[in-house]
Amino acid sequence: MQGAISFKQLTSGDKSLFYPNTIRTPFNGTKSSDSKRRSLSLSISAVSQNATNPEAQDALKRALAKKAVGLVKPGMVVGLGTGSTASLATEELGRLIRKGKLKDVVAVGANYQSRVLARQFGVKTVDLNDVNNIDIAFDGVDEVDLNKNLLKGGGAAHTMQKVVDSVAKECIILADQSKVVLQLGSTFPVPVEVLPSAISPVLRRLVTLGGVPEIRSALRKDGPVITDLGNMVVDVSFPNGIQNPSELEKNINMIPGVVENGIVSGVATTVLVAIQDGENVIVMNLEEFAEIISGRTGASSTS
Ligand SMILES: O=C(CO)[C@H](O)[C@H](O)COP(=O)(O)O
Repeated sequence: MQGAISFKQLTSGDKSLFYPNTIRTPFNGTKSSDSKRRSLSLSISAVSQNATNPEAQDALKRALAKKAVGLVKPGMVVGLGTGSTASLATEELGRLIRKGKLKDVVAVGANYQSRVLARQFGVKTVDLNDVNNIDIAFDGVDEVDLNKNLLKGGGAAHTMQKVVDSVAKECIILADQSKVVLQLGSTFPVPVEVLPSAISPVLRRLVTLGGVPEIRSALRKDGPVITDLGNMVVDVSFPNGIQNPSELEKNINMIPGVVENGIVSGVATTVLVAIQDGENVIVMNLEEFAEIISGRTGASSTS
């Protein structure tokens, strides 16, 4: 089959990674772009070996942060997500503001930690309820599929992240290559924020949706994780896979007592994917990444 790829599932610790393993046929296109793409495809295969290396992953996240913050213009209201990748974007935003390159920029932090970080890096924060709109939002992701469906909530912050991301005119999702999956739920369960007083009936209803729910436990506290909003988090795995993310997102949110779940469909306007090409880090749009791994023509990097 022309352009066929094979995907190999790696397991590292508790996290399985899908990555394009081999591209069996050459890309179409001009000779020079052909060889460029072929060498890139080889390195995509190679970077998978580095995907679990924290230093390599950090370099990918920094490149994403830089690329994303390059889209901010003076006077904008910026939404800030949570997690290590979004934090690097906040750091980069602060750097440009302090250098005087981005005047009159204010930020809406999706949660407590993103507001603390913003202040730490010299980014002025405002309350979501005090702005009419958000121009651009940056957020990380635990998984993203090739249709820009997201899985979030690894940091139990997905409820307000979803609010901020969906208010923003441009929602830019920052994904290092390890985050791209063929099907949501491949490497992470679906986090569901639940009112503590409704936990038992919600657990029963999640089972009827085909899920295997587990209350998330705190690491350095006895008992469950309690979110910024005072709720519990249930991590739900779906052994039969998630065929229709947007339908599952709606069905979970229909359960009384559920505050919000970590599937986010139809919100991301742009997904930036970072890969390592030998010594270089390359950032490209998800569409370009998808073209490369499907062996179609027209893929090129954006940096
Ligand atoms: O959804 C989130 C937190 O609830 C994060 O965006 C997600 O967990 C990704 O985090 P990181 O950038 O550290 O990999």
